[in-house]
Amino acid sequence: LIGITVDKALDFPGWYQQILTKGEMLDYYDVSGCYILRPASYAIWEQIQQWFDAKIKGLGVQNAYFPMFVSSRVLEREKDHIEGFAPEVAWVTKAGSSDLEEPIAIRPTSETVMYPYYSKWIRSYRDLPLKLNQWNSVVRWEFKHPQPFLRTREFLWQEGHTAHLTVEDAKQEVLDILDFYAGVYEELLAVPVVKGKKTEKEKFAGGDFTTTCEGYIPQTGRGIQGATSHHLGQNFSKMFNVSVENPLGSDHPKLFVYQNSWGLSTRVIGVMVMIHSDNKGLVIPPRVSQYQAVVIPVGITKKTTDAERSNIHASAKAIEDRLKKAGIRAFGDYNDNYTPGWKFSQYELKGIPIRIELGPKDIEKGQVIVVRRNDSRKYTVQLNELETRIPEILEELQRDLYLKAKELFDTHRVIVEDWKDFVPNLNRKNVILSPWCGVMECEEDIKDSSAKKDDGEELEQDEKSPSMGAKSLCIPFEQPELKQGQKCIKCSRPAIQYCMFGRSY
Ligand SMILES: O=C1CCCN[C@@H]1CCCn1cnc2ccccc2c1=O
Repeated sequence: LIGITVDKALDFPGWYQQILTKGEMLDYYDVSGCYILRPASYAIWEQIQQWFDAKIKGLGVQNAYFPMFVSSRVLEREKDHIEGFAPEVAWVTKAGSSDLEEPIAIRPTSETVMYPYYSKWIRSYRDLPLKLNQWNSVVRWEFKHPQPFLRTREFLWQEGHTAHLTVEDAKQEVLDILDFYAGVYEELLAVPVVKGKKTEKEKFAGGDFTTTCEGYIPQTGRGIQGATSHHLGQNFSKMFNVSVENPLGSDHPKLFVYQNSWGLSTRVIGVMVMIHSDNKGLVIPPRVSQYQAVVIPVGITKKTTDAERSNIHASAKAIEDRLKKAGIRAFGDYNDNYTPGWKFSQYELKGIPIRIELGPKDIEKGQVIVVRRNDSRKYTVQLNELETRIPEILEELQRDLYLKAKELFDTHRVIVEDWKDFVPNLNRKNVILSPWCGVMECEEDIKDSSAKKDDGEELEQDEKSPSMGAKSLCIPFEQPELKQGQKCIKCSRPAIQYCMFGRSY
């Protein structure tokens, strides 16, 4: 395994592919748009699952499992919510050599699978709230260029689907879940996000409103949607007749429940890699890393006697065992066929958060040398402080990764109130907060008008692409002060709010 041969700043897609494969997170598969998640990335997904699962169980959500197959009759129950997505639906049409009576879809999401059963199971208001979640995979046969973790034809996610008696109860949960999503990003993955509401154009059409966590990729200056929590209102409950007898009595009309649905996928791993990793390979935040520390004996040379060598190995092994006992996910590499230098670059490639070096001098002094993966900062740790200092160093690393990413996001999120400054800021890798009228046609105009050069000239033919226009990313919950009589950034209508715009994934 040699190092990364592509520079992150020069060929971002090539770099991204290389660090994932050489870092042993993922491998390519012969079905286009599908990838193999190897242990290093699956372990990150497991950490996310454990954390998020505990949070939603705290809200009374229960996990369940529904079939992955959806009959066309059922899938097309909801015409308008499906229409935009129909091209992405994958269908099973044969079993063996014989055709199926009627084609069966593979779930792209589970609303139409689950809600007929919500209708069957929810009879009285005492059956509410019903809160189910699935940890599963879904298939969306996208034709846009696939990218590992970010856009794949099958992906792992969780999809939560809840039914509530009151709209207040439902809307509160939408925000509670969004906070958990922000927690996955900021506390586990050390990735800062902006929380907000999607515009009417960008929201889930089947729902009432969509809330979202928006991330930022410094290398490309693009926003990226991280996780969404939708309030569905009564749209689906009216369609699937998910209703309860009115608590006020049977002479009152039946009540259609208020629903939410919310999802976070393995895309979050791609966001984390793109933000933290560098030209030496992966950089994995300690809280989610499969291994947090690697112990490497050093100072073993041809002159080292067998007795000294086995003493160094024994001391290193003892340190590894102490760390494991202290709850640190540690391992040691005692393979003398490789030099320490080779091992250092190997574990930098894999993004192991810290390496712990132990040589003859260190044994004499009762210390180890600790080196951080993100910035190679060195620490000398006394052996008798190991169980205290190593967790501290890991937490400090976690925090420094977050602070660096936050600094980059904050310094590349600019307020723009004059259209002439809009495109130049996009081209300086900024996402933009602008006063906006809220009108969909204006949003489309902003997208078309921003796929331009700084001076408003058309882009070169090879630069043109749909993703060069700025989309609305979200209407941030945290709003700058709107000035009296403030005009929309693009049209002459009055601005009603600030909206975050940017090129995106
Ligand atoms: O986001 C979420 C969170 C989890 C539960 N589902 C909602 C909404 C999914 C929207 N969606 C997204 N792609 C699709 C693709 C094909 C068919 C239907 C759909 C579809 O309904």
